Amino acid sequence: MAYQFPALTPEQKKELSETARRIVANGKGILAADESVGTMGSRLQRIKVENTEENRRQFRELLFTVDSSVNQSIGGVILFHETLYQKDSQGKLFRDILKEKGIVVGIKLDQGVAPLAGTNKETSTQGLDGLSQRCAQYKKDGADFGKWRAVLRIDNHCPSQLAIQENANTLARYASICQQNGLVPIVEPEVIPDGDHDMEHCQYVTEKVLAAVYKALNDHHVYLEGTLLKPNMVTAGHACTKKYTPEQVAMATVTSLHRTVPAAVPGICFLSGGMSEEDATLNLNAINLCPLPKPWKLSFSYGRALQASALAAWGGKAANKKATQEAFMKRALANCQAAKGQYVHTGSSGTASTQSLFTACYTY
Ligand SMILES: O=P(O)(O)OC[C@@]1(O)O[C@H](CO)[C@@H](O)[C@@H]1O
Repeated sequence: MAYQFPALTPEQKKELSETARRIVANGKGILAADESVGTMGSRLQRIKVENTEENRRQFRELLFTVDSSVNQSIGGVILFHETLYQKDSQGKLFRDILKEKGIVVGIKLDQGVAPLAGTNKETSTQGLDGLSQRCAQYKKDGADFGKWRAVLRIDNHCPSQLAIQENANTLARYASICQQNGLVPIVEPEVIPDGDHDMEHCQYVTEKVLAAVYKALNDHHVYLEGTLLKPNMVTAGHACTKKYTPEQVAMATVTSLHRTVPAAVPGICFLSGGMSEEDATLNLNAINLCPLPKPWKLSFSYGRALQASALAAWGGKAANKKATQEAFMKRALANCQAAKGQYVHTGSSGTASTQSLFTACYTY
């Protein structure tokens, strides 16, 4: 049995669990700034800015050079390969700027999705080939955690047993390789919100998916204390006509997690999945106020829901630096409060923060 062949040394385990706990300490969460070149292109298109390397760099410079007090709300930032090696206008590497603020640097490790033949447009995530070497290099280059996104959808015959098993196993294999290289794996099995299914249907599917993921992580000898989970919240499909309150979303979400995620996992950092900034914050707050046992930190790893207002304020103009950074700080602080169940909605949100950020078939 594997008992005789421990996967990690006590020192490796210590480092992994300390890093994972640091990222989600005291209401901190993650800024997911790991949009691939293509995904960033759609973001920039919305504000009519050309998708050039320089424009991507400029926007990210604004995010990473905000006041150091951001480290009270943001414990980790996920970068895309290109961004890990980019510098600010003074020639300083972004990753050094983040580390000096005490923020843990993460890296997107998956390489997008490929179709699973014979299914109803389901996918498997690519990137296991050469992953160990890439992890070793990224660790040398300053990353301490990784991210891998699996996509599952709700539809006729979806998710299929094949898609659930394939994605759970791939996530577990990725997580094992990360830990061998000193990176905390963020395990992201996203049930995307496309469809008109109700919240109860999403809860049923989310529980099946998470149960399969934790079985696979155990099969692959993954050290749970040195991982973080990045799931979807349990919500109705985007086209569902029935509306649910944040308290209902919170109860369904925490119930699913309670049934499937071991207490050894230090933190659960939700993705925002196309919710508006404000909805993502209100739901997270309700989750933290939900009267069920919550043995893990319940925090955020938002992409769109942390950057939409900042992108709108920036509009590609250097002169908007102050407004951009203020917009980002505001969302970071709001989500940190929500991660402690202390967010109070003031009613003064700008348009960008209440707009839905949903993108159909957001497979990458
Ligand atoms: O749903 P959100 O919070 O906008 O983004 C979640 C996320 O996993 O999906 C994106 C695409 O892979 C990533 O940039 C990001 O980390």
